[in-house]
Amino acid sequence: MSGKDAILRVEHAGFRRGHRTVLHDVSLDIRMGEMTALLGPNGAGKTTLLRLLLGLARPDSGQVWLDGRPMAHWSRRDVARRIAYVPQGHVPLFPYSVRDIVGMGRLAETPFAPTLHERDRVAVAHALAELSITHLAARPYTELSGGERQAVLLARAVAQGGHILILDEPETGLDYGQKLRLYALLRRLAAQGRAIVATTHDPIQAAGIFDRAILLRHGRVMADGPAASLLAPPMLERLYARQDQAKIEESFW
Ligand SMILES: Nc1ncnc2c1ncn2[C@@H]1O[C@H](COP(=O)(O)OP(=O)(O)OP(=O)(O)O)[C@@H](O)[C@H]1O
Repeated sequence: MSGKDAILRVEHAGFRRGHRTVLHDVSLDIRMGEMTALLGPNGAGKTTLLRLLLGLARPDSGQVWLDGRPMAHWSRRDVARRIAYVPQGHVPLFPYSVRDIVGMGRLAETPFAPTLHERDRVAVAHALAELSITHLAARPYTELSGGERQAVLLARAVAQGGHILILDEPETGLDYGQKLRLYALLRRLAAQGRAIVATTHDPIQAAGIFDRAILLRHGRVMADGPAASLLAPPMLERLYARQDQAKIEESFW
C-alpha cells in the first residue's frame, strides 16, 4: 500500500446490486489525521461506499485494504477495534440506558465479560463527558430526542476508540450548537491522529470544516481534493446537477 498515512484504501472497487451497478471503479485513500467528507446527490453511492470501508460489504471487483491488508483478511472484531461507526438514525428495540449503549462501544475489547472492566467504565465516562451528555447516562435511549440520540452514538464511537471514525450524515437532527460541538470534537480526534470520514449533505459547512472532499456522482468519484477549494459553486453545480442537465454538460465538454 503506498501513501505512508493511508490507513484505508479502496482500489478500483465496483459494486452491483441486482442489475444495478452502484459503484464503478472507485479508488481512494483515507489518511490518518485527516477529515474527509463524502458528498453527492441522493443515491450517488455514499452509504454503499461506507459499507465497503467498514468491511460490511465486499466489492464485486477491486479491493479494499485496511492497514495494508485486504479487508477480507480481518476478523469483524479486529475491524471493530480499528474502525468506529456512527450510523444514520439508529433506534434499538429495547430501552437500553445511555450508559449501556455507550458501553456497547467496548464490546470489541471485552466481548464476553458480564460487566465492563474498570478501564471500559473509564472509557464510557470519558466519552459521555466528551459529548457533554453525562447527565443523560441513566436515561432510556429510546426516550431521547433525535439530537440527543446522535450524541449518544458519537459517544459510543468515542468509547470504542480505534484509529478510524466513519460517520453517516452525523449532523442529522443536531441543533446548531450541537453541530459546532460535533465538528470541534471531530477536529480534536483528527488532531490526535485519527482518520475521520463522514458523509454530509451540507457542502457549504463542509468546505470550512473538512480537510478533504470526495465527490461521488452516479457511483463514480467525480473529484477528490482539498475541501475548501473543491466545494465551491462550479463544482457543486456539476455535482448536484439534474441528470438531464448533466448529460447536456457532458456532451458539451
Ligand atoms: N439493497 C439494494 N438493492 C438495490 N439497490 C440498492 C440497494 N441498496 C442501495 N441501492 C441503490 O444503490 C444506489 C446507491 O445507494 P446509497 O444508499 O449508497 O446512496 P447514498 O449516496 O448514500 O444516498 P442518500 O444520500 O440518499 O443516502 C441507489 O441507487 C440505491 O437505490
